[in-house]
Amino acid sequence: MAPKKAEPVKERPLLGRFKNNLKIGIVGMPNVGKSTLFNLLTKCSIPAENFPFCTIDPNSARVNVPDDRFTWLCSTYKPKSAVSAYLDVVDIAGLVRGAANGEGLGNAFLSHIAAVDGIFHVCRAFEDVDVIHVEDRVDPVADLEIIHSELRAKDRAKIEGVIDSINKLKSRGLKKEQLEELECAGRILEHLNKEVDVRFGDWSAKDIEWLNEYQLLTAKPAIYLVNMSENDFLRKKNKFLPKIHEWVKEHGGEQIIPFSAAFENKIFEMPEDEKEKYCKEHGAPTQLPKIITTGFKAIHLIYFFTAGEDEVKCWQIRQGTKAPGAAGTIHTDFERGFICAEVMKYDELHELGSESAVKAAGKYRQQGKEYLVCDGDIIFFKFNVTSSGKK
Ligand SMILES: Nc1ncnc2c1ncn2[C@@H]1O[C@H](COP(=O)(O)OP(=O)(O)OP(=O)(O)O)[C@@H](O)[C@H]1O
Ligand SMILES: [Mg+2]
Repeated sequence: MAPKKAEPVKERPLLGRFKNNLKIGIVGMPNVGKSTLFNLLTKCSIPAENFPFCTIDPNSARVNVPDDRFTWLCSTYKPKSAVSAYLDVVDIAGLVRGAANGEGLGNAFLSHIAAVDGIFHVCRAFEDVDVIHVEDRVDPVADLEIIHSELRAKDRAKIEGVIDSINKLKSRGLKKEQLEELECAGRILEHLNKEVDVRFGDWSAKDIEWLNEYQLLTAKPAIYLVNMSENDFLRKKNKFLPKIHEWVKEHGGEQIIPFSAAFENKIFEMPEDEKEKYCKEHGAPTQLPKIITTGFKAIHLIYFFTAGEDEVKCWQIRQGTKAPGAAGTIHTDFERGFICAEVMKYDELHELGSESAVKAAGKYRQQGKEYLVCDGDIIFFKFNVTSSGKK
C-alpha cells in the first residue's frame, strides 16, 4: 500500500498580539528596583528626534537593541543614516498583595500590564535596611508567588466575566460560535484554577484565537530579572538565587538574568576606559544588553535589514511574518504591489564580504509571497504600483 501522504504541519499561532510595535513592561513588588532599571535603560534609549511621530510618556522608553550584525553592516556600507532596532519598555508601578481586588491602586497597575506584550519580572534579592520592603522581609520567592497569584486572579475574573456574559444570553439560545467560546473559556478557567499560568497550557490554534482576544496577563511571556547587591553580583553568589531558580523551573522554566541595579548604576557613571577596567577586573560585564536582547526575543520580535549607501536600517516584525507583510512595514505600497523579496543571509554576506560576492556564489535568492522572513535577513523588495493604485 502506498504510504499515506503526510498532512502538512500547520504551525500553531503564537499567543499575543500580531503587531510590530510590541512593548515589554517592568513588573514587580514595590521597591525592588524597577524604576532604577528603567532609568538605566532610558540612558541607553534612542534620542526622540529619530522618532518624530512618537510621543513617549515618562514611563516609557525606546531602547536601542545592541547587535554586532548591525554594527558590521554599518561599517561595511558606511551609510548616511543608520537606524537600529528598538525595544519599547514601560515602567509599571509596584504591585502588592490584593492588587487584583484593587489594593494599592492594583487594578490600574494591572491594566498597565494588560497593555504590554511581555514582562520583565524584577525580583528583589538585595538586603538593605534603608530600602523598605512592603512585606517587611526580603523573600523573592514569596514575592514571586504574590505577583503570580495576583495576575492569575485578575485573569480568572476576566474569564468569569466572559462566561457570565455568554450565560446571560443562554435563554435566547446560543450560536455555535458562542457555545465554542463558552467551552473554551471553561477550560481556561479550569486551567487557572490549577494555579498554572495560561501561557503554559496546551492550547489549540482555535483556543489561541480566543486567548488573543482576551489578552490575559498570564499569557504574556516573562523574564525574571534578579536584582542583587553589587557585592553578590561580583562574587556571583546570592543566597536567594538557588531558590529562585528552583521556583522558576517549577513554573515554566523561563529565562532568569541575575543583575545588580546598584552595580549597573555605578559603572554607568564611570568614564568608558575606567568602566572597562573595572568590569574586566571583576569578570563581571554589564547585563543591560543581555536584558534588552532577551526581552526583544521573548515578545517574539525579529528584524530584517535593508542595507545600502544611503541607509542601513533594522525593520522589526513579529516572528512568523511573510515577505509581503515585512515589505508593508517599509511602505504599504511595497506590500500592495509586492513582486518578490531579494534576500541575502547575514552570515553569508559576512563570510563572503560583499553583495557581489554573494551574487557570484549564487546565494542571492529571490523569494515569493509565502517566504517567512528570518531574523537577520538582508532584503531588497521589488514591487510595482501604478499611479491609479492598481498593480
Ligand atoms: N541592587 C540594589 N542594591 C541596593 N539598592 C538597590 C538596588 N536596586 C535598587 N536599589 C534601591 O532600592 C530603592 C528602590 O528602587 P526603585 O525606586 O527602583 O524601586 P521600584 O521597584 O521602582 O519601586 P516602586 O514600586 O515603588 O516604583 C532605591 O533606593 C534604589 O536605589
Ligand atoms: Mg518605581
